[in-house]
Amino acid sequence: MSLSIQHLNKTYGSGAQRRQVLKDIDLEIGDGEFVAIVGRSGCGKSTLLRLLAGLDREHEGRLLHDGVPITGTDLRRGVVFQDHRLFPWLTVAGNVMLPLAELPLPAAEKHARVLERLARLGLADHVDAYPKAISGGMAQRVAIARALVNRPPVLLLDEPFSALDAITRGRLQQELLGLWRDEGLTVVIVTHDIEEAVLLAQRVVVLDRSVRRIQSVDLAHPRRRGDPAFGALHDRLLAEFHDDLAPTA
Ligand SMILES: Nc1ncnc2c1ncn2[C@@H]1O[C@H](COP(=O)(O)OP(=O)(O)OP(=O)(O)O)[C@@H](O)[C@H]1O
Repeated sequence: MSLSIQHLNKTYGSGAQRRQVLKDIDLEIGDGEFVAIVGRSGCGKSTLLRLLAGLDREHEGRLLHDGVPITGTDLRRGVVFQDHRLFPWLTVAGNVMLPLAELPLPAAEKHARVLERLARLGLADHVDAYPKAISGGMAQRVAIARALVNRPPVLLLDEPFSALDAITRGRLQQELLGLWRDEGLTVVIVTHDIEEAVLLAQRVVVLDRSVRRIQSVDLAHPRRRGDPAFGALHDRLLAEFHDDLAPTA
């Protein structure tokens, strides 16, 4: 297994403010798998992703990457957020170079890796641009290039495309699929968009504090929204959300 989540519980706050956000989560994610996590706002999606990334270390239960406990961030897990989080004072290349800063590699090798990643993401002509001079879609490409510059086996994404227009989002979704396929990545994407989840993932996990449903998506790529099988899966998952609106005991 690439990522293993065992009996995971997560609470925020203490005393009267104590609030359980994740409850008894068990999930195994295989090498090279593409998993989407969906759920209504506030159901704990981002919390789960931050724990997998090692950005938050306070939890009960076990979180393993290749059998080793996750105790902090790691260059073997690239992370992309909804906002690109680029440093405005660094160029595109400078931003993508950052994760390599501490690595004992010759400068020429680092530079070559950065250029290769930027070329892969269609940014070869924007290497020396500053973030304010590029579009939101390009900035998100840079964020993906940065997350993948060290060739991590795992890519974690939290609503990476939700701030983009529909056309740009569609392009980046296809590029993500291409990267997953070509590089054998294990991908975990958090999204509130069921259509995006069905379009991309092999398994869709519906989260509602605990795992409510795990839906396999056995449709070949390229998937088409107009395909009846696509629509049926989409509607089945959507029904879980409607149930979420009902008061829980
Ligand atoms: N640092 C924090 N301290 C206290 N509560 C928090 C913290 N971070 C998140 N929460 C709360 O935990 C719950 C889950 O938050 P989380 O961001 O994981 O949900 P989400 O499913 O990603 O939501 P959204 O889709 O709106 O981003 C929410 O009620 C949120 O207010």
